[in-house]
Amino acid sequence: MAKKSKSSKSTPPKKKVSLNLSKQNKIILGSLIMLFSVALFFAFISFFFTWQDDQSLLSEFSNRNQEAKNLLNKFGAGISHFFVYKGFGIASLIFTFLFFVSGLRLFLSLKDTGLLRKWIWGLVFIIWISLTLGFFAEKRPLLGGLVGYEMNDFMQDYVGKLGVILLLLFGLIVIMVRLFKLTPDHLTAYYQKKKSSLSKEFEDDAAETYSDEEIEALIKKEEKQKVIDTYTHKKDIPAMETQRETKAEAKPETKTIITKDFEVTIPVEEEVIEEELPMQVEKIVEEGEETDNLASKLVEDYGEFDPTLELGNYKFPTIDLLDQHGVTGGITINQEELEENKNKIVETLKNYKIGIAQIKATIGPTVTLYEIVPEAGVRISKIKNLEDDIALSLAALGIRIIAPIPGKGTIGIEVPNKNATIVSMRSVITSSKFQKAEMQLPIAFGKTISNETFVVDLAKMPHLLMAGATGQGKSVGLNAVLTSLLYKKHPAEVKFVLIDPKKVELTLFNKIERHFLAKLPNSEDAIITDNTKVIHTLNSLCIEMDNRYELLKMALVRNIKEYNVKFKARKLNPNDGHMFLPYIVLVIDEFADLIMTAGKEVETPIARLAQLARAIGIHLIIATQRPSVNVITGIIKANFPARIAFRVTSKIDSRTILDAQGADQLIGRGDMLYTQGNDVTRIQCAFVDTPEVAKIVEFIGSQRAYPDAHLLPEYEGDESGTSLDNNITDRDALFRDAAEVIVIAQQGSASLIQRKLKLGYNRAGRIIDQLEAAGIVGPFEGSKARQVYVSDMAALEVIFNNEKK
Ligand SMILES: Nc1ncnc2c1ncn2[C@@H]1O[C@H](COP(=O)(O)OP(=O)(O)OP(=O)(O)O)[C@@H](O)[C@H]1O
Repeated sequence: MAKKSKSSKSTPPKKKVSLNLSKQNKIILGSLIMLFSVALFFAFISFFFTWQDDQSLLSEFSNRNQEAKNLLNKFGAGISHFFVYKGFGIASLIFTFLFFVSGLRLFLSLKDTGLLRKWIWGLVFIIWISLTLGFFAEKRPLLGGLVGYEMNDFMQDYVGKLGVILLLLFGLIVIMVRLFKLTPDHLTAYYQKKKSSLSKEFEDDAAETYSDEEIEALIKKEEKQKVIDTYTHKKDIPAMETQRETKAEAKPETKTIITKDFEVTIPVEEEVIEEELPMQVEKIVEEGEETDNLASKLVEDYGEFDPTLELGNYKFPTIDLLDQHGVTGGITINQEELEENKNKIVETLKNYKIGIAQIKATIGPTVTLYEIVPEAGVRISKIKNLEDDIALSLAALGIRIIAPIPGKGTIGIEVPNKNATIVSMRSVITSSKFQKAEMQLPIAFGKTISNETFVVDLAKMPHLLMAGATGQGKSVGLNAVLTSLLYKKHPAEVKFVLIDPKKVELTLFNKIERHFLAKLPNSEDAIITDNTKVIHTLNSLCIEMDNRYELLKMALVRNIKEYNVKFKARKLNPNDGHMFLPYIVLVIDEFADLIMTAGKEVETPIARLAQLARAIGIHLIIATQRPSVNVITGIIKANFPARIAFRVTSKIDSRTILDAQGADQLIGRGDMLYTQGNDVTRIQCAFVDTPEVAKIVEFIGSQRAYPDAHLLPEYEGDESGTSLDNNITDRDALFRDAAEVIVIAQQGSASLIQRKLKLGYNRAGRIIDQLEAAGIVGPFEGSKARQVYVSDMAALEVIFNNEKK
């Protein structure tokens, strides 16, 4: 038995045919089918007595004056005539059973009752009975029905009477073996059991000839037999099965006794019961897998949780809101220009004694890539060293030399086209690559040099750094990102936190505040423009991140995707604080501005978010005009592997943002380089104009919205603006000594501590901050020394003693 359960576990669960009915509908349909089966039953029974009287009425079904004798009147007569007379005869009664069982299954929402098997065997049985009765009771057509009669007739024409008898016998064997599991093994086992119980009776009679141990063993055996008997009588199946299992393990030789067929045949010996030792068997309490059962039941009753249901009628923005920007037929190839550029490249390289074996051009929207295979023997390092000279000789702005193209072994020279083609947002949104993208946060940036739509998943980046000199296409790039997400995501799935210190770039998105934006509670505008609010929002996002991690921990999942899948499957209880988690995309325009004014206060939470937020669905997009090292600090850079560079003004800037040069060679107007690790891809950013964005947000904004923007957790900021923390455990080891030095000298200066305690400036500065937090010295007062609030050592002692408590 144990074996059986094991094997059933290993097979994958069968796919159920589900009608997807709600519980109420199942009850209604189930009861209808059950009642129908009852009606059929009575109609069939009464048909056997009234069929002759009612037969003439069958042709006058619509005549209301005629009345049938069947219990269910004309309906009963008609349907019985169909099933019994024209169908399978008396065997049709099995249909009533099958209908009833089907109805009951629906009514009770039972699963895995083997209904299909019942129907198949039911039909086999019906046909067999109908055939048998048709053969043996030829004179009584009602018993076998027309089907039985006709099929017999047909079969006899081919195999004769004996043949039909043999076929019926074969049918009987099939039914016995497959349906009732009656095999010769079972018959032999049954025979042996009978024999052993008979011989046992004989042995009982001759008990005096046994030794003491044998008698004891026999008594034990009898007791066990009694237990089985008792259980068989009580019909306590689960307990019996457990007992059977232990018995089987302890005494394998008695295994045959406990096979299924013998459960009911074990004889009850009255005289043994008198000596029976009463044994109480604890009822086995089955432990239910509550969450799973409950979840599947919930899903069965209500379907999977649908986060979009609250705005069920939300319409995604339509394609016609986007403009073609004059481009309809893709890129036009200018043969002359191609030829001219090719000649120039060949000439230039020849000047440096570099022969070309092969040259190939790939025309992109803004630049054409000439791929060169140098002649054998030319060292690539030579070409690499000549990069600047070649660019100069070609005398065109925006030339980039890639030597070699990673993974190809060729050298690439990108030359700008004379007439750049605008890549419209419309063309990338309608591309099948974007439309079919199965990504969590798909973004269509534009087109690559080979004119392929470039689509990436923001969730995989997981954060993006964008830089570029003013007027090179950063704002358009940000709009392309936001537009991509608006075209792909429902308001329930993604929320934006928009930070716009310039106050003009992102204001348009105010219109979709209640659909797509997230904000701090009690704040008026969802788009954040002032620095204090930025700091509060970033810290609030850190709290949101911690909260989300807590939820993930409770749900035993590793990331937001798994969490939401589990939540949709109703395996997480909203009463425990679980909820569907939308992705949060934080967009910061003009990051340089922010870091210059707020420094560490924004850098710390941003670094924290960037390091930890990927798993919980918070993604950062930071744009800056000034990609200098004091803006894009090491810590920020380390956490933003995905970077975009629009045209920058210097090679240093290019290195700061990409760790490679090239961004200074771009031609502007959305020409950009994208890197996510090693490879650098040149892309023409899709162009989406402000009026288009206005139309999209208008389209979304005019639809029914949530009552408010998505609210972020409250952040109780430190109003003084400093982050002084009077945490005793975090204090410097020399804190006390420093306090004494300061109190004795009555002079609050870091340099005094430095001198007296022989410390470095940084450590002394930290101690001074800690003394301020402890209320021993006053705040920083520029060139003057800080005020000392503690007058003497006794007062200082009191402070320390109080702190200890
Ligand atoms: N992908 C593009 N395709 C075609 N033209 C573009 C593209 N991106 C930008 N431009 C052109 O460049 C102009 C400036 O772009 P954008 O406003 O995005 O620059 P920016 O980098 O945000 O500048 P700033 O930093 O001053 O805000 C646009 O008005 C547009 O004419």
